[in-house]
Amino acid sequence: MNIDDKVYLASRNTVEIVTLEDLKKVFEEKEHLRGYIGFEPSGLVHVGWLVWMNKVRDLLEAGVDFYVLEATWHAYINDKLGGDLDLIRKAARLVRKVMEGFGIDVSRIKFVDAEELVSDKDYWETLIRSAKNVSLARVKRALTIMGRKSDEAETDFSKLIYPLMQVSDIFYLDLDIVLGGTDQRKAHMLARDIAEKIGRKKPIAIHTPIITGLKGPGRRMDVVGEIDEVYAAHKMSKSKPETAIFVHDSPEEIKAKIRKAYCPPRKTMFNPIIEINKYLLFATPGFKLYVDRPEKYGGPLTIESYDELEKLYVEGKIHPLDLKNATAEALNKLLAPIREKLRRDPEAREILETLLKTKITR
Ligand SMILES: Nc1ncnc2c1ncn2[C@@H]1O[C@H](COP(=O)(O)OP(=O)(O)OP(=O)(O)O)[C@@H](O)[C@H]1O
Ligand SMILES: N[C@@H](Cc1ccc(O)cc1)C(=O)O
Repeated sequence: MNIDDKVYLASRNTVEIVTLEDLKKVFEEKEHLRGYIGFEPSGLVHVGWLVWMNKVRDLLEAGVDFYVLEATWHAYINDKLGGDLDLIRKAARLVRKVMEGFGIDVSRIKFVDAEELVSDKDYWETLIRSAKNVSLARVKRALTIMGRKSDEAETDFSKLIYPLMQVSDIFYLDLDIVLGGTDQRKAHMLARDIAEKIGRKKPIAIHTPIITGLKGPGRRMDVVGEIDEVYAAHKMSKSKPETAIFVHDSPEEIKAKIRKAYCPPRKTMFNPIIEINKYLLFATPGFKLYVDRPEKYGGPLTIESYDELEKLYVEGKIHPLDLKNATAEALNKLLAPIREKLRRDPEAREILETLLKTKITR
């Protein structure tokens, strides 16, 4: 595959690449790049995660050696699943199954867990050297990467270690490319700055879009701050189940959730239904949205591209209810293979049942 094709795959459907020039350069210089994403295995998987999973697929296709970090200790620090590490490990297995069901060749991914990393003394050397080169204020500001506000570390010091662990994960795995949703930006910028100071590889950051929670931004629209902070505040999130469509939800549940969702007429910003179309459905090559509406409301319609959908919606030519019905139908088709995998795979079924019985804490 030529360099332009690799760069195209790595950068399509992203919000930003820091920096695109660096990305081109490393693809030119190296045959095999090392990339990763980390996640806190803390429960169920929602459709927002499929956005980064699509990018993992792209990066594998572009020949990147890809690591997925199951951030078990990070989930423990972040009070996930009541701090039960056994359950946290189980939750990590579920993500692997979902990736498989989503058609990603998991045999080409190296799965590593945080317990493996922290058992090496070199990891701690990296963490302490990183800590030597950052201020407390900067670490506190980075707590948005774990869905927290700066003051939430006041009564639990471990939370201040987390951002530096994420930076150390990056150096320890010797990565060229770090992937995450836009809410992970502060960790990646921290890693880039510290890398220069301690002579480590400066990672290229790829940020994928964030899908807003089903309730919309609500009063959290008031959040002022940098764009990653705004996204972090109102994203679809598994620790707020009422904001999320889970990949295991039944077609009926999905229909009902979408029907109730925030979807203001003519508005596309922070509109989760529009975003599901933009970042997931139309991100699938060849996708077309079929709107099956009665003649008296304009008759059936096939929308060929996201731009076309946006134009029609902003002009008020598609009613939110018609958009919702069409989106539910299309999303159900996209999720069908994952649902099937979770139903047929005995291990996946067992984990899902356990997690569904567990209170998702944070
Ligand atoms: N709503 C979303 N849309 C797109 N990507 C998302 C969304 N939520 C999380 N991600 C991405 O998924 C990865 C894992 O994020 P994270 O574990 O914080 O998810 P979460 O569902 O918000 O979980 P939690 O509620 O436990 O914080 C990150 O790279 C993050 O940017
Ligand atoms: N901070 C990430 C999880 C993560 C943890 C460690 C990492 O190295 C990378 C990502 C999240 O909230 O989803």
